[in-house]
Amino acid sequence: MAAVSQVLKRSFSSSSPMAGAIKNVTVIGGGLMGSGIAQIAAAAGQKVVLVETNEKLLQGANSRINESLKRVAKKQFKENPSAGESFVQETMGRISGTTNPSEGAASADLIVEAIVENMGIKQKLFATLDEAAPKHTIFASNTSSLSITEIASQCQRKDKFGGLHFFNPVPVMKLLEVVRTNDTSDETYKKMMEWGQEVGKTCITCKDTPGFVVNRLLVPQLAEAIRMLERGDASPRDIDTAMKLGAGHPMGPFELADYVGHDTTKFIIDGWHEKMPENPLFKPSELLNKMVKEGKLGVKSGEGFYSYKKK
Ligand SMILES: CCCCCCCC(=O)CC(=O)SCCNC(=O)CCNC(=O)[C@H](O)C(C)(C)COP(=O)(O)OP(=O)(O)OC[C@H]1O[C@@H](n2cnc3c(N)ncnc32)[C@H](O)[C@@H]1OP(=O)(O)O
Ligand SMILES: NC(=O)C1=CN([C@@H]2O[C@H](COP(=O)(O)OP(=O)(O)OC[C@H]3O[C@@H](n4cnc5c(N)ncnc54)[C@H](O)[C@@H]3O)[C@@H](O)[C@H]2O)C=CC1
Repeated sequence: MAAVSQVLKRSFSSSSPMAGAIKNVTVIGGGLMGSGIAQIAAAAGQKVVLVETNEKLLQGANSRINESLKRVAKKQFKENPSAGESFVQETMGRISGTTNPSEGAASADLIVEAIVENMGIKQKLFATLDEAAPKHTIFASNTSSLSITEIASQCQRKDKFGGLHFFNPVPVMKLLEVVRTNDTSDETYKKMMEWGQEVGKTCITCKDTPGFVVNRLLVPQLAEAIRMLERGDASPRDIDTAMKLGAGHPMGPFELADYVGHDTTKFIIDGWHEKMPENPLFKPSELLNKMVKEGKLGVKSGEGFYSYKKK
């Protein structure tokens, strides 16, 4: 990963006008989602600065991106492996890393945040970035479930703030939800839509409502699948088979829940239940709570509804 100072050597003006395409992207958080977002932006020819909390995590993100790019190259350059290698190297060469968010923000046209799903931590981060980033920089959150308006509340630039909600795995999933708050300007919205298309996604427009479109439908479906299991209606395997073969889903609800992580799903259900206690769709599940308490978080912990432990 190139040093961030190399990237910062590019000339930029802290008062650049809004006009002009997004060329410099900063991604905050290099976990599952952030590394994917950094990857597709770099693959689309943009300069990317990735921000993590320490060097080890930056290296981890770097390896994840490298591995994923190799999978993409294997497919896209089937007939020409050396062109595939160049594609991987050139894409990696457009990504630099830093552990300092303010430094990372200094040359950004767009900042996409993909850190832990916690309102206070996201608000604090954006307040810092608001001080450090050029005036023209657009801020976006990849939150799964939180209000974009609330995340933006500590920032001055509410007109340049929106949601860019990607799907896991980012390099494969074709959708991008572009979220407008009541404060997002037409120009910011337009730039977010254009950028989404540039990084190869099909964009839809969403209002700043809980779960936007996909998660508002997906989370209740998962919660109902868990209630079916709790009632003893059918096994996870049979429910998954049913939804794959009967409804054409690539994964059944239990496979998908294991893939996403039960801590994330519990966090979403609990948060929405707190906001909408009268809505039975978001009633917390005892089974989910128990699994999270026992550390059965899905694929990432080696056990969820299924076992992923290496035999
Ligand atoms: C649950 C409710 C709670 C919601 C919580 C919040 C979460 C959110 O906010 C929003 C979300 O992201 S929701 C989750 C959305 N994702 C899904 O629904 C994934 C569903 N699964 C799939 O599409 C495939 O099983 C999948 C693509 C994953 C894997 O496909 P396969 O089973 O066929 O496995 P592979 O053969 O390994 O992969 C298929 C092709 O994709 C390529 N690929 C996979 N992962 C990749 C990666 N990370 N980077 C680059 N390429 C990748 C793989 O190479 C393969 O390509 P082909 O060889 O050409 O087929
Ligand atoms: N996991 C999923 O399927 C999806 C998650 N999301 C959302 O994306 C966001 C990130 O989720 P994941 O990538 O799954 O989480 P993750 O836990 O894999 O990655 C988060 C990363 O952010 C880093 N981080 C935390 N605080 C930071 C800070 N102040 N500065 C820089 N880095 C920081 C952590 O070290 C970690 O590597 C969350 O808001 C989540 O709701 C959105 C779509 C799908």
